[in-house]
Amino acid sequence: MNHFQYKDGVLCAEDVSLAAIAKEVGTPFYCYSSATLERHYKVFSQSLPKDSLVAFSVKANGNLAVLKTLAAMGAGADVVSGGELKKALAAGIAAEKIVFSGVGKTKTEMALALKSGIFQFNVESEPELFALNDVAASLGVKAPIAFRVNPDVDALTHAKISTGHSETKFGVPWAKVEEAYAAAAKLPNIDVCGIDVHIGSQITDLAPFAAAFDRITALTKSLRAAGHTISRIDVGGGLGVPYRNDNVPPPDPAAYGALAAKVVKETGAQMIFEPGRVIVANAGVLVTRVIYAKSGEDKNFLIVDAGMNDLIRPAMYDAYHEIVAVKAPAADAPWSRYDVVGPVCETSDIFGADRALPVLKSDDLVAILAAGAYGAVMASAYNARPLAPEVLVKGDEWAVVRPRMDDDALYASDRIPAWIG
Ligand SMILES: Cc1ncc(COP(=O)(O)O)c(C=O)c1O
Ligand SMILES: N[C@@H](CCCC[NH3+])C(=O)O
Repeated sequence: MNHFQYKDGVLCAEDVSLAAIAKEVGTPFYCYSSATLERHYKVFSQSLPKDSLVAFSVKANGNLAVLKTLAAMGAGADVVSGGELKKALAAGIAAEKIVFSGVGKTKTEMALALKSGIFQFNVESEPELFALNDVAASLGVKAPIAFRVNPDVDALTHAKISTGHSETKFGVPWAKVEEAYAAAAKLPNIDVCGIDVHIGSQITDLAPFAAAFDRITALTKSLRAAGHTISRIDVGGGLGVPYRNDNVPPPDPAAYGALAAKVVKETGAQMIFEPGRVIVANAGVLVTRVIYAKSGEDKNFLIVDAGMNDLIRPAMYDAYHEIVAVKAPAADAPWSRYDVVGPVCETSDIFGADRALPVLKSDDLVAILAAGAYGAVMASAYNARPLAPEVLVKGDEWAVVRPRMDDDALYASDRIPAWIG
């Protein structure tokens, strides 16, 4: 069920017109649907083995209202910085449902996480392991850990979001895993609990997951035989979503769940999942207004008021997002083909090339779909453009859940030293 539908000729989020929101908050803005968030969380978590921990990957969407919505459904959190940890806690996610991932945790971040009493650190290298042992010793506690291992599996996704093959910076290299566990077993302030793996993002073919899960199952058995306690298996996130309206079915959560069930059957371990995109991508849109419709020599351009600073996925990963008019076109409306571009001074500031859209003019609204994951969180203030606001809808109610950044905030924190003159 898609909660972004045309009603009375206008695109709505649940029961709220995106045009009505635009009128009040201005453009561009992100809009999320609570019903979609809840539905995706439910479908995903219900397909998993019982007693699994679903740790929503905060990097995909860190808005507190989104986190709180998921927390109310029982979600934990996967965090990659002290900032994300604070956000997860502030949204009411219990520390015992939080896992801390990332290749470069600082000692300050480790101390914060240890004091909070998080569930698990996913450790990515031996130097990190020793640093964590030191911090835990200084606090008189034991740090529960899993090693993130690099299974050298090709995730069959975009190279920039592939993390589980041997050339990437992520995880302990497969050949060094046993050495790492042996080192951990000797440390007094480290409590080895499990294994972690994450092979990449926007994975639409289940075969790479199957390959990685098989490798992890075999590794669990051999580590246990060597005397290590492996009671938890964290398989990260990565499940892809449909970005194109082309009727290609998305990966089936039930089939993914069946792969996980096989791991549990063979190991008896508790499983941890770190989904991001699959929960939030299709729960959000970016609404923007046409500034100018410009005819080039060979092309028509729609220059909109959102830019690559607001949604960087197309520029960064050549990502495809559907773009639709907020006002439903009349049956006899003329159509045209447009490059939909932002105002930022970069050639890559383009949301879609050669898109069929009803003929549009200045002030018309368009929505860029499936923008709920890695959208607002990756926004920047490039070109001195204030961050766009975020809005959450629930039924016929809506609220601004992050206000538009004030123009003055763009330079308020700059300092001009006296010696400049
Ligand atoms: C360690 C880790 N866990 C979870 C995720 C979430 O991934 P996704 O949004 O593809 O589910 C990521 C991002 O790729 C990640 O790096
Ligand atoms: N930011 C990426 C996903 C990266 C996931 C983080 N490991 C995207 O927008 O597709």
